[in-house]
Amino acid sequence: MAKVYYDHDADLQFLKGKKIAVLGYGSQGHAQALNLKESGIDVVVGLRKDSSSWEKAESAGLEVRIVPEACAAADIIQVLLPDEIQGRVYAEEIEPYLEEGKALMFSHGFNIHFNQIVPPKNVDVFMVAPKSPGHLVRRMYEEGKGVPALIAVYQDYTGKTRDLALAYAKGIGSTRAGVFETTFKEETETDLFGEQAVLCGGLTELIKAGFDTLVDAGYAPEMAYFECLHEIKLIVDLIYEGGLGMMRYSISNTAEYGDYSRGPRVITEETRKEMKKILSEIQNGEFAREWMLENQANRPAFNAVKKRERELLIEQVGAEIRQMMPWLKKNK
Ligand SMILES: NC(=O)C1=CN([C@@H]2O[C@H](COP(=O)(O)OP(=O)(O)OC[C@H]3O[C@@H](n4cnc5c(N)ncnc54)[C@H](OP(=O)(O)O)[C@@H]3O)[C@@H](O)[C@H]2O)C=CC1
Ligand SMILES: CC(=O)[C@](C)(O)C(=O)O
Repeated sequence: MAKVYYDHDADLQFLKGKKIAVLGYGSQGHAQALNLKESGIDVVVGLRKDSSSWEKAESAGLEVRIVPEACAAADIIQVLLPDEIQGRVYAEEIEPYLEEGKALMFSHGFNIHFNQIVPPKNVDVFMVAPKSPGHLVRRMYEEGKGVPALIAVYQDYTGKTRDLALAYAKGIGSTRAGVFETTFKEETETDLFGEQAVLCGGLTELIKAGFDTLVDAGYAPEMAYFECLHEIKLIVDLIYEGGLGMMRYSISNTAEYGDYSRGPRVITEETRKEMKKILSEIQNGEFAREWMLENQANRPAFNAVKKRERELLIEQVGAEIRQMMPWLKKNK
């Protein structure tokens, strides 16, 4: 088992006297900037002048400047912009201010691993990647907890890069939960695989297939929603807390037999072959090339993904149920 780093392994002193520019105030940017500020770190948020987030960040008590000014003022530059534009913004607005001894950091390795950003040799380059959506990074910090994160060192010019990474992870609350060390390659390839084949892509298709099967067979959409979407969280929470064993201990014997006897008929050898293909397209750069070209062409495929009729039904039923049962709504 890889070493796990906790609060006692990290020292915020490595960030004292340093200014951190958090570029972007979106899912990760808002969470990391606010958590760092509340950890006593000197933060400046870097945005574009017409950003819809500018006022929100300022009213949260954060210093906000345009990206070039934030980078010029900072010792550490955390790039929390959309992956697909980081390369362009880096060349135009970050690199000119990346002086010797500064640090460049990320929360996903895509742009370094796929050579969209090639930093100068005389700076530190590292990653602190929360394994969680940004809004949970903030919510857990406010609750005195944290979300696990990965750290990776790509370039250690000052000899202190790992100390900086651990201090940053502590500043956003992740060393409360646990921090693993990895590499830019491993984080990038596993994160892309997870979000494509399991978490977002795979899970969404599983939900839609189950929902369609029940609704096409004449069952009420509400029944399909509860069985194929709502209960996923409850089952995953059990697995999250105590592994597959705890989930199987908690469900009925009938459900457990159904799991063993019918589950493998849903995720077939074909599915596993497709997962391997998805991974190889990540490893050989095919996905990265496709995603960057998609953006250069102004996203024709991305924008053409129309919500299928049935997806709209899933969203509509979900909204009605959350309306009827406010306790289902996420805490703000
Ligand atoms: N979402 C998540 O939970 C996770 C994300 N990550 C990584 O974190 C990074 C940020 O992702 P995420 O937080 O989701 O991004 P979001 O899309 O949520 O936020 C992007 C931010 O960048 C700003 N922005 C967009 N274009 C520009 C520009 N040209 N110049 C300056 N600012 C700009 C946006 O503001 P505006 O448009 O108003 O200008 C917004 O504040 C990515 O590398 C991602 O892979 C890692 C782990 C989880
Ligand atoms: C939350 C997370 O890490 C994801 C799904 O990979 C992402 O949003 O990039």
